[in-house]
Amino acid sequence: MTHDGQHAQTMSIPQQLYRPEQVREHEAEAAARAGIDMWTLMQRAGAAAWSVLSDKLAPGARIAVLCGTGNNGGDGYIVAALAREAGHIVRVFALAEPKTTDARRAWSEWLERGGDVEPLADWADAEPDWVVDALLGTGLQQTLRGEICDCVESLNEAKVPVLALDIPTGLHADTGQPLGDAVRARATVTFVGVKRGLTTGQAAAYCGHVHFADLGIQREFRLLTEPSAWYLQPTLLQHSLVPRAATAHKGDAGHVVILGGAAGMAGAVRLAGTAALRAGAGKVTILCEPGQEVIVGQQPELMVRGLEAGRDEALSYLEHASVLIFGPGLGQRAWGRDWWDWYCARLQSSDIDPELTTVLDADALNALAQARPDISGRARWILTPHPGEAARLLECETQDVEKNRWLAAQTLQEQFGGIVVLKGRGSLICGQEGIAVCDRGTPAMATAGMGDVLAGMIGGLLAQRHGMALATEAGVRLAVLAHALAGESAMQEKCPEGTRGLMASDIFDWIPYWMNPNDR
Ligand SMILES: NC(=O)C1=CN([C@@H]2O[C@H](COP(=O)(O)OP(=O)(O)OC[C@H]3O[C@@H](n4cnc5c(N)ncnc54)[C@H](O)[C@@H]3O)[C@@H](O)[C@H]2O)[C@H](O)CC1
Ligand SMILES: [K+]
Repeated sequence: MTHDGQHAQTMSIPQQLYRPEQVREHEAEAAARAGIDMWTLMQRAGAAAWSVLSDKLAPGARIAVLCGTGNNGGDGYIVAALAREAGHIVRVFALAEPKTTDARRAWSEWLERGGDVEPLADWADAEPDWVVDALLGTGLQQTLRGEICDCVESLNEAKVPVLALDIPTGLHADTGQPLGDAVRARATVTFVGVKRGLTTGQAAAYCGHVHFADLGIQREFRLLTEPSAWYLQPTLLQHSLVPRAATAHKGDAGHVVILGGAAGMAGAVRLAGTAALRAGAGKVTILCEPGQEVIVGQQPELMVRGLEAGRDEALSYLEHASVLIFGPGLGQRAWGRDWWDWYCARLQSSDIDPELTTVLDADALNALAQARPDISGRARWILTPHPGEAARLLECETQDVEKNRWLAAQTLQEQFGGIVVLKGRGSLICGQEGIAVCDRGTPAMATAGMGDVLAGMIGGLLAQRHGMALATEAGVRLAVLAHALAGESAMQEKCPEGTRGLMASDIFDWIPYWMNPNDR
């Protein structure tokens, strides 16, 4: 078996993400343009997977390769052959004989070299140190059933480390949702183009570490099809967040006004306000319910004014605002609802500048879901729903949102305009520039106030965007990424492998760290 070393290398996930159909549709043409046939491509896929697996194995390790009947199974036979050549104890377990030409070739080469193929159900007999999941790749068509489903279940129960080829079997490669059940892999090596389902939804629970192998046809592939989403990498912060000019003054860094903080929820505006300052905003003013000023004012850098709902005095603050954040701790009582009605009316009459960049968060989103006003200024909106809020906006159930987060984000953007940040693991940012995904962050960030901090960071960064020559959408992407990384860093500091006990305010100290990527 030829070992095409040069093209067996894996690399970090590139910015370009694709729908699985795009890869299926264009990989043959890309390979042809690169002057190689599909058999060579399959050999490269097997070799790339082997290079990932071989790094994980002790000498003489036992490996079970589980093969389906399609080309994913073909990749598996190639990995099996390479592993055996390297001196490991390899057993192959297959659903049935392969059906495609290339997979049959890989299968017969494995048999010719004295390899055996055993029934899939017997895989555990191998007592493997590692399992290679070559059951289904992009050919997955429906919910797992029957023998494959049983196998996936037993594999997950056994808790043996798995390397998934292309996609963990059962995971929908576009939505990142398991179809019935899916393999919980320790690592996944994906081929030709990174399928966007590996970055959002439930992907983090199934894929493990994702490796990418372009199989040497990346250039040709990229010329054939446009990416369906953009993967946000930390290096983006370095490229975009250039240091402030030595002559900078406070006025260059913008003024964030935050409207929210009803009785009992003043902490939300304080968190958002502090986050905006930590993100570099020049000034932050909080407009909260009268009586809550003391709580907010304990953060002395915040300016604070208690205002009864609907007071036009708020307009004088908005006139000088670079960004409005509307919603944190707004509540659903009369005070918050009346402010919402006031906001809609003043926007309609243009007393509020329709060009004012406005982050709508928390209860402002719930008010929007209920009222559905027809407002023209919405192009400047940045909506930051979590899946529950997104469901209310879309008038569906939370699980419908999670079923296809790409579609949910896109539909919200089409219905409400502006930029939508759909929060949750694999946060999506959807605007005129397409959809970007941030798969950083930690489950420890699923805690009270973390959304307020994000809203504050978005507002704080956008307040400075002119000085930084940043487009709004780019600014939102950066804020989402910096927020996730700050959460990771804060948890890392407390307990490196920990997933619980983080508080939203713990990440404040890490916001400047990630907002100044070029100054350390
Ligand atoms: N030479 C190449 O084409 C390369 C392919 N690569 C790998 O191939 C897969 C895609 O292969 P394909 O044959 O199209 O599909 P699968 O192997 O994923 O599966 C098809 C097979 O499975 C059956 N099937 C579908 N859904 C189910 C289900 N729910 N339960 C049971 N069986 C199901 C279907 O009927 C077919 O028989 C790709 O992911 C790569 O891993 C490499 O990229 C290299 C070049
Ligand atoms: K697979």
